[in-house]
Amino acid sequence: MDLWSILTWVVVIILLSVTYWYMTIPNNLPPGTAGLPIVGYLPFFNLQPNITMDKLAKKFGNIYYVYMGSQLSLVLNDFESIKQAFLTQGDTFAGRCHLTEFENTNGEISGVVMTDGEFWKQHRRFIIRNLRDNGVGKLTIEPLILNEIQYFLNELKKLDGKGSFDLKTYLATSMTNNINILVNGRRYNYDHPIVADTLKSLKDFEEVVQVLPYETFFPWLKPLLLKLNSKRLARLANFRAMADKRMASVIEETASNFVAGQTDNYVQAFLTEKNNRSKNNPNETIFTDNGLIAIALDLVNAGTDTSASTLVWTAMYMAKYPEIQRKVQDEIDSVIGQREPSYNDRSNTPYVEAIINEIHRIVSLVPVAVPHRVIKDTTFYGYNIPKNTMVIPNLKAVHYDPKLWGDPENFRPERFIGSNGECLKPEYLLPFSIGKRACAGEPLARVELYLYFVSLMQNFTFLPPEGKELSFESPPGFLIQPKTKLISIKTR
Ligand code: HEM
Repeated sequence: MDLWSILTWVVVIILLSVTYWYMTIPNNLPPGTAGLPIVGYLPFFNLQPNITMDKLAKKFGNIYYVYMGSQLSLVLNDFESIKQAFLTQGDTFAGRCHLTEFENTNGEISGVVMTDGEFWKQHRRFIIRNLRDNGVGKLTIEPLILNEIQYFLNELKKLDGKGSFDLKTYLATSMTNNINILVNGRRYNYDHPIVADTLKSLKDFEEVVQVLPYETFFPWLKPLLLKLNSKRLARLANFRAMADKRMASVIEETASNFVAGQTDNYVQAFLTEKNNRSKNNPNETIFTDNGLIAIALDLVNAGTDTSASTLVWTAMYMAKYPEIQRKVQDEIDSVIGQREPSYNDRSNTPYVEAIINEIHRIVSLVPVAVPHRVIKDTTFYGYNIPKNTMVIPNLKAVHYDPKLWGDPENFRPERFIGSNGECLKPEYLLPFSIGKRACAGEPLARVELYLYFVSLMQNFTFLPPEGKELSFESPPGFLIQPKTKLISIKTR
């Protein structure tokens, strides 16, 4: 074949694939873009996808489609469309996509965060019931968290006058203990290998996880990249292997002291449920040993960095706005004084609540939540949305919508204070998302944020790191985490 024939064939193949690409776009989608054949719009996405999503919303409106590789995706960029999808059409929009970043070492997706269908439904219900039974959302969890806070405060007190330090490590250590208390009924000393190992693996994950990695949309890439020694994928695989091993040993320890019928912590309750089900059905597939490892890990992974980073941001904003810090300390001094705080105090401390709300809004810690999936063909605002469309809610766009907030760029807790001095709870503040897939740990996170923030403000004043400017930059990732976590404290 001569050169001209080869070139002609190449042009024909390109034209055919472009035609095929555009012909396979379903009819009656909302406005949007298919991007380029095969790769879709993926190459044009910023590593912080919400930035690109905002730009596309300016062109296509608040509901639009975009292709990630050949994966059709629906982006929801305002409160009304997210509410319609996740509340009004909640069941249809409650699926999850297969994200390779969350595969276990066998290439499977398990646990509760990334699964859907009957397995997810039963486990989500079980987790929420178990957290409630163990006192989350009620006051019975409070003494356990307050006890953990004492250990945490004692560590921080040693740092006064010693220059700036990484607050996140201390907070993550303490938060992971709160989850340990719920999952396996015990806290660990801060130098215990389980704690060090958990923090190391979470740090590894934070450094390498991507929201829209190419391997998710081109699964054949993953084995290829692993063969080519991709450091990122190797670290991800290592994170998962270490985490599975650690959790298996924690569960084994808890199970070795387990007496049939116990339900004092999550592992015990799970084993009791599993035994009861196995008696009735020897082929039980929902409550399994591997399921327990994956779900317990999900709780540790979802419940550690989220609450810890929210509190690091809070400390940084307090250091940046000393007059706001002074005002909240005054409120705490006059309402609670030096006694231990209680979650019941919150109705008398509206400014504490307003600051926590404003941190949720301005930080938007999980900017695009976790992608959802449409589980059956549906219509949405008159458009046809096919089964298996990925759905990405841009929660950060809601938190920065000037129509809802007026001056979203400003840190202004007062926006949450009502005319009678009470703390407002607008329905469009969505840090935990909404609907069937909303954060299962929200009640725990709310108690933690309140008790830790009040305890910190009773004991310390936050200051910028010595000799340095506070930086509010954050590296790309699932969570918006501060790039530089250094901060100074002064004991009050
Ligand atoms: C400030 C703290 C937290 C924030 C901002 C947060 C936020 C979120 C968000 C946005 C989602 C995704 C919702 C969606 O897909 O629509 C989520 C899911 C989840 N979170 Fe949290 N979270 C926090 C703390 C926690 C804690 C402490 C736990 C653990 C006990 C937890 C457990 C979970 C679980 C299990 C899911 C998956 C729910 C499902 O897919 O059904 N989170 N969280």
